[in-house]
Amino acid sequence: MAAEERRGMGVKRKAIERHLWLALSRSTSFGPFHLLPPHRDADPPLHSPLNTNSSSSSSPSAATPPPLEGMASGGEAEKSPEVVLEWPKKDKKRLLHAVYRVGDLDRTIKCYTECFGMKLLRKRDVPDEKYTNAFLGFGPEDTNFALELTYNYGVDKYDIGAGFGHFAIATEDVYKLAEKVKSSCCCKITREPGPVKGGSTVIAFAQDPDGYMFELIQRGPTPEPLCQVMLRVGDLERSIKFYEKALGMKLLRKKDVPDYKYTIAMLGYDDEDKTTVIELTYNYGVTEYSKGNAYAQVAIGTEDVYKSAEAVELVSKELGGKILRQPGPLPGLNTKIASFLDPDGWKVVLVDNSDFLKELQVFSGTDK
Ligand SMILES: C[C@@H](O)C(=O)SC[C@H](NC(=O)CC[C@H](N)C(=O)O)C(=O)NCC(=O)O
Ligand SMILES: [Zn+2]
Repeated sequence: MAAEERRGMGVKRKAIERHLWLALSRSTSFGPFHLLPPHRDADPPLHSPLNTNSSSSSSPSAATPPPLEGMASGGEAEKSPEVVLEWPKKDKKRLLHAVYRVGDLDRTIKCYTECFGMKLLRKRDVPDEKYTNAFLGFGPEDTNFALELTYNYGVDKYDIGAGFGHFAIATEDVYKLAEKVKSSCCCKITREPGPVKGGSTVIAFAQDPDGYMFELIQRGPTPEPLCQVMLRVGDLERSIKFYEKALGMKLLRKKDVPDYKYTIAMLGYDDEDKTTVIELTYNYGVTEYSKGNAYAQVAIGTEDVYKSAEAVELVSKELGGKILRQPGPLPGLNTKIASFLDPDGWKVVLVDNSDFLKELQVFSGTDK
């Protein structure tokens, strides 16, 4: 292909990408788009009354989405709860990424790449909406979990709140990684390497420039070093039941540590040493936590957002939580998503697996 033609193709692709990013960030009729920080979630400054980490339900203003597949829409037989709850057990879900806000994107990118060895996977500026995204992780997004950072122009700090716990990085030598962090990067070691209190696993803690905590965990080789998202919850049994029934997660491990008055549960879609898990922490007697406006949500891939949203809706009636954004295609991109709050108010965005992979093709190789 002649150079002229190649240039033309490049220009065309850039124009398509720009259109898609703008379409996504402009649509105000739906909740957060999982790849783009919901510009409504890419919040104005902390003090702004517009700071809407709202849980108000929002449905697409575009054509009314089809009734949830199998849901009664006048005259159709209601699906039995058994049928609805069969779906999460059959679905092929995957933890895709966690979305959160930072005060200086390049500082965090430098930190995560130099300290932890992450790769910058994608970066994209959306000047019309005054924010920039960057995706980092240890492998490509079609197989590995990613951290989706959001920088809102002019906002240099956020409130992380008390509910967000940590991300975790598995490493074969915590001592060595901690030394590297101390000597060569802008994170700081807040807990020296050593056996975890009440256990034997060697851990350390590092804190990034925005205050996010990274647990460094000693483990053997793993295909997914970015191994945990830890969130604090007010009722561990309720949460375990919710994540099992509504999202088909497996309870991989549960550990009570009475000497330190806490219990943790690891939930996910594969073994702990192979994939990213959600670590839920219950501190005895603590039923609620502030959530701040820094951490936004986790995105989970699914084979069918309609069926998955049905299951979430049903389980939420029993255990709490609520649908924020009914399932349906995003205007302009046709990626099917849904979003909801879990019983503790932690936000989750469900994303159609095949749509997500198509998007990665469109956005792959964007500016880094
Ligand atoms: C299993 C591993 O991934 C952990 O995260 S356990 C680490 C341990 N967790 C807690 O103490 C949870 C309760 C705590 N009050 C909280 O809310 O975070 C931990 O942080 N240990 C500290 C240590 O120095 O060992
Ligand atoms: Zn942990």
